[in-house]
Amino acid sequence: MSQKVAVLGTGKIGEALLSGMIRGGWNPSDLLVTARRPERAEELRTRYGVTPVGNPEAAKSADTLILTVKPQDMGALVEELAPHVPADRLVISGAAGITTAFLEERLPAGVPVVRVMPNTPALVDEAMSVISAGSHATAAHIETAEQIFGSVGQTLRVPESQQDACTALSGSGPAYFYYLVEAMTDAGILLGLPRDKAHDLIVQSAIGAAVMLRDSGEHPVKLRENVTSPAGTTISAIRELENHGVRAALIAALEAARDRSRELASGNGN
Ligand SMILES: NC(=O)C1=CN([C@@H]2O[C@H](COP(=O)(O)OP(=O)(O)OC[C@H]3O[C@@H](n4cnc5c(N)ncnc54)[C@H](O)[C@@H]3O)[C@@H](O)[C@H]2O)C=CC1
Ligand SMILES: O=C(O)[C@@H]1CCC=N1
Repeated sequence: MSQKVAVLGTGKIGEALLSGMIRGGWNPSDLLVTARRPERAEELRTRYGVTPVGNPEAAKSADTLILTVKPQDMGALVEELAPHVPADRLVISGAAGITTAFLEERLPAGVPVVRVMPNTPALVDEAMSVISAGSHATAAHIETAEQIFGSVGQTLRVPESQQDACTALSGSGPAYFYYLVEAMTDAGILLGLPRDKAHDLIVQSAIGAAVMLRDSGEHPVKLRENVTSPAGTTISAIRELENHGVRAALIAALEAARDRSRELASGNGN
């Protein structure tokens, strides 16, 4: 019998995962979704051929439950689910900050929980998903999570103590690159280029740099040095980046994201 998977709270990240699972060969008839608004549920049914259900029904009939609500909504969702979750259900949380202990305390005793931090490039099968086992999760449960999230990109197992740091790096990571592209496009405007051309130049440079980072086997420092000609243009830009403390700003930014993930662990967002 095929395994049924339910995505509960199918918003941006839930839909990115769902669409990737279908591209990766999952049968839509094995996929259940839950949403707060009926119009959203219908939209998902029309778009993907998946079956919208209520949260309790998802808990009863799917083998694996993937919770993709906001951390602040996790307490209410788990309270609604708990009476309906049999002990052999695998529960996967994709929420920032929420610990496996938070879920284990609220679910029936012994329910296996796996914590995953994906990212939005799941939409183009280039996600980075970081996976940690809760105290009742076995190797088979981790493999199930890897199979699901592996259909939308790369996966990496880490100890749960590293999840908040990984959330800061890869969970939020795409946003930092979009922010850089936005800022560099503004620089292109300042330098007199039309916005669309500036955008295209920066995006293709980002793609080229990303592929070289992934495929060249070279350290990023070496790749940067290769661009930085003596007395040339690049070093003039690098000096300004250093003068403006961009490296320190990035370190502080990711530390703030890590700290916010820790704060979200309470599930109330305060
Ligand atoms: N957006 C991102 O890049 C990433 C988000 N995440 C995590 O994914 C989770 C969701 O984030 P987004 O998709 O950005 O938010 P979102 O707001 O787009 O999606 C959450 C969805 O859950 C629904 N929802 C809330 N309570 C519900 C309930 N009781 N029953 C059914 N549906 C319910 C909401 O209506 C909404 O559609 C968060 O916990 C976040 O930390 C993780 C990695 C990346
Ligand atoms: O901003 C957030 O809280 C979520 C978690 C990682 C990416 N987006």
